[in-house]
Amino acid sequence: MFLSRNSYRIAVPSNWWQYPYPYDVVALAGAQGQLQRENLIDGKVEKGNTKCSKSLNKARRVDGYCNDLDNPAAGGINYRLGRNVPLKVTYQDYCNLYKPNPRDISRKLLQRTEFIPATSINILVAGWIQFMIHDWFDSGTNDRSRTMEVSLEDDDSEFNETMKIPATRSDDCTPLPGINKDICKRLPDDFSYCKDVKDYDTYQNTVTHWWDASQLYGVNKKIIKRIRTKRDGKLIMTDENRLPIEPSTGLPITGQNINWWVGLGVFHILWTREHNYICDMLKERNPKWKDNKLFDTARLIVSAVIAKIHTLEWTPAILQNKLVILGLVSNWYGVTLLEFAKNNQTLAAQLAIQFPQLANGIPGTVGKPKNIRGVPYSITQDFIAAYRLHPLMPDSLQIRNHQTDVVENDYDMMKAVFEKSETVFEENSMENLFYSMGNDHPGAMTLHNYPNFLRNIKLPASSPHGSGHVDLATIDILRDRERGVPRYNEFRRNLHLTPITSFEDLTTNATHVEELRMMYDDDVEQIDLLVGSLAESPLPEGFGFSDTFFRIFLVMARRRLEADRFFTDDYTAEFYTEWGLDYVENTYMKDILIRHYPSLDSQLQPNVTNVFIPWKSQTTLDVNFPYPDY
Ligand code: HEM
Repeated sequence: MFLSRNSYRIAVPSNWWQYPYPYDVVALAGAQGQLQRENLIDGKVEKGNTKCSKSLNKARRVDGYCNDLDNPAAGGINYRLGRNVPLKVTYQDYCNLYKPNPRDISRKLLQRTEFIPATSINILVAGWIQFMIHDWFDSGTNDRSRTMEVSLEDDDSEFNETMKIPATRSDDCTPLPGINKDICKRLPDDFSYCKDVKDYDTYQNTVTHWWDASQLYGVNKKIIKRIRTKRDGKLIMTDENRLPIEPSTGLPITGQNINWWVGLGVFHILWTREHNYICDMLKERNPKWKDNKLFDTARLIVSAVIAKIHTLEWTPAILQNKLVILGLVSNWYGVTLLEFAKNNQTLAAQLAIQFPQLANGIPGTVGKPKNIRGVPYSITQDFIAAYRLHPLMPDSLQIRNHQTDVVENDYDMMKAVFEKSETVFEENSMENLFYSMGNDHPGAMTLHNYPNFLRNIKLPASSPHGSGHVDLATIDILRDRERGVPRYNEFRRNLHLTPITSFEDLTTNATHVEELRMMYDDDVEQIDLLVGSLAESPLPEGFGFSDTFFRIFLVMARRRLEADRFFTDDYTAEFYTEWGLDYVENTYMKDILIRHYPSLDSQLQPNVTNVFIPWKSQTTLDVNFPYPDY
């Protein structure tokens, strides 16, 4: 049934979650190891000639350069996205770009007919993850000179005859300094053996790849200049402690304001306030520090505490699985073999003998030596695909008074996005917004639950994605195909997962089986990655998204920490100050909420430990938090 001592590196079982303890532990650790060895795939960019040194680069640069001192461009803006699957399977399959028709998929498989809630989490989960992805990646302004055209059925009254979708901007290699464009565009070395490749394309990330809070601070000097007060390191806020609004767009002035809505906005406001609080604390302790030093140090501290909250709070909320949570703790602090062995000394000794790779447990990343695993750091195209979590969005928002629980306002989401969000901020207190989104559920990641407002949305003229009327579900499907992300079964094979051989292997829902079979012409190989992931059932215990998507999280969550010198080699008091390190260690999301909105104290009653789990549902105190009761 199980791995032999020597097969640990060779045959990792795909479904760790179906194994009894302690085999699940070994299988999960083995899966992570295999992904780390085989699935960090470089987009192959030349190094460039920016000069960096540790003494000159004591802070995060606005363009993300000089984090990796040996490879200055890595992870910086416009650095090419890598992959988690071999390059030979990442070509765009032109002939099948529209097969099956993505709008058909949107209408027949994704359309929400009735809201299906994810009851173990709250709406803050949706706002937070969008806040995170705006830090990690952005494929940039679409190229309106090249369009993809999706044909429409006659009875599709929401759109005209065809739906035109601008292509993703192509990889033009700008402006990686010192790089000859011809070199940059060349095909990767191992491309020659991709026999049946029709084309190959690469894409850039137009924001920094690092976990550096660039969504708050921006990625160029122009933005950073607009958001800073230039006094004591602080960021500009209005007298009401909100963000200033850009009159021409009606959108807030912050590092990144695309696809704005109130759930995203509350985090921008909260963290801008927290940045300013950190500046005050640093100034109190270092009265002689000037504006830049205060700003740079506050940014380091903000980035680190956000990374910690994401690792130890957001992810454990959406993946409420004790073993996975222990793994997340291991990503930050490390976990000993004895902890994996549930404090059973005999079992720990046996595991150490049988699986020597686990003998020292799993070391943490933060404050430990940097490790890029031989591959220059970048976010990957597959990572973007795995974060297409739009079904989390509700179609409406009810705002209740945080003290009386009485409904004060009810918004159709269409009336609470882009520039209209500001009206919601004006009509409701931050306390009421946090309280309402802290208790209400987002949508579940499943078929037939894609928010209708996003399936029929008018993007504003300011949108880099192209103004106009679009169906985001159609776009989600088409983008993965356009960018050469393999379809579901091929994706699984390349992540060492058992491929499915029938629709019944994918889901236990008989109606879904029939719908999928019809849509994909009885061919499981055609199933799109997003559709397969939304259909997957049953899921591992506590999972808020598919086990297939989880594989990308498994490899990339640790990667974002261990490849960054500011979380590893330079996570020291010299860079952060002693106060800064203590602050990161001891601050959780709840502390920050109560600091800025003290009247939430009674709603965040003592039992609430994880702010991303519905507050009222936390009726008993989790005394072990942030460790799982494993
Ligand atoms: C009001 C809420 C939201 C709106 C209006 C919105 C809108 C959009 C639009 C217009 C795009 C670009 C489509 C294109 O490729 O042309 C996009 C991309 C994307 N969205 Fe959302 N979105 C929202 C919420 C979310 C949330 C909650 C998530 C969860 C993680 C999310 C994840 C993504 C991802 C991963 C992409 C791909 C980005 C890229 O290609 O670089 N979005 N969204």
